[in-house]
Amino acid sequence: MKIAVASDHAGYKLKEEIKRHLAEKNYDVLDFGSASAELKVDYPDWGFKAAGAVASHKAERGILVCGTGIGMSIVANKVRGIRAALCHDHFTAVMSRRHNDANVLVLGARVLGADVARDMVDVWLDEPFEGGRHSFRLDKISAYEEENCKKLEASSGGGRTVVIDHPLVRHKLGLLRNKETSSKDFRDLVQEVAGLMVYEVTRHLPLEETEIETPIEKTRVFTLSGKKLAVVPVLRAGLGMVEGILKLVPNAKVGHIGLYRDPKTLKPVDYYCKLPCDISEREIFVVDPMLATGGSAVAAVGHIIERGGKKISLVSLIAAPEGIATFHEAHPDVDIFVAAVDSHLNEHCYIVPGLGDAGDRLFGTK
Ligand SMILES: O=P(O)(O)OC[C@H]1O[C@H](OP(=O)(O)OP(=O)(O)O)[C@H](O)[C@@H]1O
Ligand SMILES: O=c1cc[nH]c(=O)[nH]1
Repeated sequence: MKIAVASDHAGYKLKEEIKRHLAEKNYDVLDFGSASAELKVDYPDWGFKAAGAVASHKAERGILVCGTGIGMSIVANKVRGIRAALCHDHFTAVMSRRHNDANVLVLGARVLGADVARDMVDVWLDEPFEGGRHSFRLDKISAYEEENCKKLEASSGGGRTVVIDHPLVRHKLGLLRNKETSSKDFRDLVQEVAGLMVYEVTRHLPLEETEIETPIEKTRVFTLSGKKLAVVPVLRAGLGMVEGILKLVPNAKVGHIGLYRDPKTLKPVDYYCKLPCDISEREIFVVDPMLATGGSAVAAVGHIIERGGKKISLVSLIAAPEGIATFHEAHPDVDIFVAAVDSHLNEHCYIVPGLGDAGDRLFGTK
């Protein structure tokens, strides 16, 4: 049987003791850390890894240790499919298997002596689940968990407005708003803010685990799982954001959509559209610094959907509440990422306080 173990600094010594004990009994142990009693660490960082290994069936059981066991049990029970039992003695360890089919045992290193802990581990690994009426109860827990996970998945299916208000973003946005900022500095700042926003916009990208060798030893590392991306600037001003984004996701393909806002009607006028031919297979970031009435962004995303685009997000620097509402109404499944939501639009439909005309400021055309 494969057993995943993890601890924080407070549980480190007891975890090592348990590892020795398990090795003597020929169990296969996967140690997710931590690696020292001296270096203070955060228990969730280690607990989630070991609990995740059990949930994904890389290990059949898990044993987690922290000072009281409370933190680790809270962590483990957040992981879908985990039934973690914080046990104090022989009796609770036995019952956690018989009645609860616990797949993770949690121990408090400051609560238990090593002898008691070893005995608890032994009985917990040997004791079978009784089944019967206890199965029905566990089924109710699983049903609740599945239903809530589905609701969560459905509610994160798009249509959010995410404001990225990191202090660095806010600082640079302040410089961008200043009318004294030169075109050159404006261009640099737009790239920098766009780059900082990528961190949040790509937070959900899937990773895969591979084995590599450091100069010291073999270890497992994460790499992006090869998801195809496309960045689509809305010309002209969206161009200003592209290089900042490509610095972080250099393999993304770039499409272009040409639109300008007619100064009289304020409606978007199309003049160009060229997208990667496999756009339907790519995750697409439409970039345009300003979301004012929303007309341009609604049209741009509409063109991409017409050409087969499916997973789309809009990335803007500044949005007006009017533009956000219009956009969500037209494209209810598409997320908007912005650095700031401003007060309102003025009589010319410019964002207040905004930063003026982004295209003109980027390219010095006024
Ligand atoms: O939400 P909306 O009311 O449609 O306004 C936003 C649009 O206005 C700006 O472009 P503009 O039309 O000035 O063209 P440009 O980028 O070529 O300067 C901006 O870059 C958006 O594309
Ligand atoms: O405030 C605004 C509105 C539309 N386009 C801009 O560049 N700025």
